[in-house]
Amino acid sequence: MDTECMTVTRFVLEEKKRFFPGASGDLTILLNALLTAIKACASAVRKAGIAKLYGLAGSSNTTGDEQKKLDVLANELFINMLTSSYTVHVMASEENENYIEVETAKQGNYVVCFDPLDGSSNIDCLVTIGSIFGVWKKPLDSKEPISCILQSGEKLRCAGYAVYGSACMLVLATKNGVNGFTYDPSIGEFILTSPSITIPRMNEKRGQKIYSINEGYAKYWDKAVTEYVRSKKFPEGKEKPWANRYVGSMVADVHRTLCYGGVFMYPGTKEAKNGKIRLLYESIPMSYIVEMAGGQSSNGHCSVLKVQPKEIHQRSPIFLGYKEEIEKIEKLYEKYPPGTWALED
Ligand SMILES: O=P(O)(O)OC[C@H]1O[C@](O)(COP(=O)(O)O)[C@@H](O)[C@@H]1O
Repeated sequence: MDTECMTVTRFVLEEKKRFFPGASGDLTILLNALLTAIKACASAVRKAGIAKLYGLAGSSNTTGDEQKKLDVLANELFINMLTSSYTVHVMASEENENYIEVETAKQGNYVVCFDPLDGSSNIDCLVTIGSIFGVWKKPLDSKEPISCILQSGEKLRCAGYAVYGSACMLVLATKNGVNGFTYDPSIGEFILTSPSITIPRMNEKRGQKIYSINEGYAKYWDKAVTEYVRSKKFPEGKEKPWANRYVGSMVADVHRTLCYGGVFMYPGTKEAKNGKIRLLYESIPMSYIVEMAGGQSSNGHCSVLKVQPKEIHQRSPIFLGYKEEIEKIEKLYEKYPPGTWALED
């Protein structure tokens, strides 16, 4: 047994002492509330078959997705744990049309946007799924709750995701770095197992050549994405083709990209100009994590962290991974502006 037991709470408390000695400790309390929701989700995912938690809940969310029973359960867990932490002012969830304002008596100074269960289409077939969150501070000058929610990624205080896969891991990013904590259900704690995660460099031994995109939409891609993917499948000269990996759960595809390197892409298409991935509680937190780990994010033109959100559920094209590859994609968008479809009518 590792008696060091660097739990998330201990890690965040030490980080607070080192970097934010004057801080109130509310962020630690908030993260603990998120951890409780994530532990409950991990347990529900593990026993979903036995607990009859597979299948549809019979309702749809704002973006028209049919809600799975686990979507609804995870959403309630996140909202209840965050509300009862007394640290949150307002929150936004993929599963709720509007923002969720905490009752005055329980309000705190933080803002949380989250996707309680990412990769819902993979729940019933036991493929890795996850939860994603971003934490901002309530702007001092903000009057309206919506202005607290619609903040850019550059203002994030921390972001993270939980992977519910062969193991359950929490990956937490702050401006001081990215760390991975594996859940040990026997003691009910997340233990630091991957300190200071950095995305491999492409020319590094552990840097793999992997591109990740749903090629089922190739017919609707623009010229920039078509040319980029073709360059990975049919590289010039002696360069070997890149491997293609796509799980269809963003958390799983991004976690692999963080561990092995490569590029994850969910571009806009002829059918869906801004793609599918939601900016506020999917793209921005994941972009923050990848950039804090030394990778790069882009919407095709700039870092996703620079994009000012306009609506809670707005979608955005997203490209994440090796800096040099993201630069290549942005160059292709200079050559072929968005809307230059590969296959014209
Ligand atoms: O099936 P597609 O179109 O490739 O979409 C897969 C993408 O959709 C998502 O499942 C969207 O997330 P939700 O499951 O939270 O709605 C991502 O996790 C994933 O990257």
